[in-house]
Amino acid sequence: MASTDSIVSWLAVGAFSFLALHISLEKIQAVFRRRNLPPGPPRRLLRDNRADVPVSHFWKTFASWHKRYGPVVSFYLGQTLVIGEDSSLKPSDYVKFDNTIIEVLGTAEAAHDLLDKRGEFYSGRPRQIVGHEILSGGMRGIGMSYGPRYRRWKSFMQAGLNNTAVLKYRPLQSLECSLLIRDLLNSKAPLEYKAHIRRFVVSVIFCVGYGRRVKDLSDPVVVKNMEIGEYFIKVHVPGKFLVESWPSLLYLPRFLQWFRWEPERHRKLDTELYMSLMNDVKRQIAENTAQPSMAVHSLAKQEEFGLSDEEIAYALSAPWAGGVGTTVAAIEVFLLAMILFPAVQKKAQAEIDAVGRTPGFEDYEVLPYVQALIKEVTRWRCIAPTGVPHSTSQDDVYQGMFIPKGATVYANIYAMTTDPEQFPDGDEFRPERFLDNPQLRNYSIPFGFGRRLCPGQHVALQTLFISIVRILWAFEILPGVDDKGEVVIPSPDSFTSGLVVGPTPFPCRFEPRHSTTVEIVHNEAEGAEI
Ligand code: HEM
Repeated sequence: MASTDSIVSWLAVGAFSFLALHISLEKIQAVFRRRNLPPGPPRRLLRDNRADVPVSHFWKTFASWHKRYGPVVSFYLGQTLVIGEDSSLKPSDYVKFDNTIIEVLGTAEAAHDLLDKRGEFYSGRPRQIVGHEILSGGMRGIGMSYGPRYRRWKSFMQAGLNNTAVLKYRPLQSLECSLLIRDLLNSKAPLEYKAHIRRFVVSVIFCVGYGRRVKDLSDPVVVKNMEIGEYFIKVHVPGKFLVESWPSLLYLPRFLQWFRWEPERHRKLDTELYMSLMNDVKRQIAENTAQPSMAVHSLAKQEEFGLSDEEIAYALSAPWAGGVGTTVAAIEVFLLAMILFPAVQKKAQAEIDAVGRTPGFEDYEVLPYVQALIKEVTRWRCIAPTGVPHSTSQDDVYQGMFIPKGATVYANIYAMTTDPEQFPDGDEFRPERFLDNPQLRNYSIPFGFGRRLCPGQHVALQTLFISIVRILWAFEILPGVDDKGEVVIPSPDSFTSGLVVGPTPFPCRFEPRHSTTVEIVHNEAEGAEI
């Protein structure tokens, strides 16, 4: 009996030693591998690189690191994302420090090599406990880690937003655009155009999601969605919630998890809104009055997608979350560029005038300069300068550099779209660069990479095309005046900061180009009224 005991003890000691050796070997290996991390700003003793990363416009700092250290740089930061959504936040406001490694990819080549070609393990998202798991019940695709649930969500998005599916949204986009042009024509105040552009985009996005047009921004559904968006941004402020730094707080009894209380209240309201919007469409389908939309399509194929009612309701909110701020910002970049580069404006207008009537989607093929101009809008001042960060699900080695599992990976879209080798004189707004270079035919850098590539890019490009072509057809886009009546030439570099950025407000004037414009615009708007 004694000898059996000692055998068991020896076995236990053996197993323990083996485990300890194994763990420490892994640790030692990890330390050695980490020595091969991509280069980056030196890490201070026992501290991360937080102080090296400015709170706003940090992609410009990343770009300066690329010049110094190369196309892939790495640095240390807490687990919490630093995305500068709240520009009042100072580095000292962050509470987190746990050595998360951030990789930044500064060339399109590195991004294609890793995010596209090795997408199988570069397609996760950094963990967001409050914003994704608690507030969204894990149901917003943009925050999902890469796995079966994400793939189901993505097939759903692609089915409603692929390049053929989006063709059915064109008639509504065109009608909405007629109203936009009428509203711009009637604008009185120098900044009024901003609200008209937003209403137009919101209505298009609601048509895509639910087949429902929006007459004005005071529509309660719009107001509620805006509130949801504002709260979503609020909970993603780095360092706001201790649980992001100390996930073990999730082991507390649920009623003691104070950080859940407010987001869970919001989640209940969000779910109610999303479900009611989806149920409206169900009713319209039953009454045979539903317009083409992602909702109609998805409800018809619910089983095929394998999504519950609640999952569909949340998925249908994705176009709003991903599509409104981005598209509005891109149209405003277009206006800014037209004010600052009037020769480009004239050249595009000459091409459009050759159509001989109000231009529409059917003229796309005969407007190559306008097509190039739209690409240049998305390049000249990209509106998602760091995209949405990815994360890795396994260790990797790239050109001798070690990229560990769990690293957060930013594609520095700003650095890529201003890369002087690919885009000489990047500050010049020059659509010709896309006409002259066949290699840029499939240019899609501003929409991200790999398996997380923006699913809304086709609908965004359609919205940009119809609005840009009609604005150029109807108006001379001119700088506006300030309160004293003096002309304001806007700065090409004054932009907001955040995950999505846009020009800071600048006054803009819309002068009808032809004597007939006013009448045509009013007639077309009359036929497009809701
Ligand atoms: C000019 C307009 C737009 C730009 C520049 C843009 C850009 C981007 C970028 C850079 C990403 C991150 C991709 C990545 O992780 O690599 C993204 C993701 C996303 N976008 Fe867009 N976007 C635009 C418009 C839209 C529109 C109109 C919609 C919806 C109709 C949309 C829906 C989404 C969604 C749902 C995601 C998350 C995808 C995922 O996590 O897999 N976007 N977008």
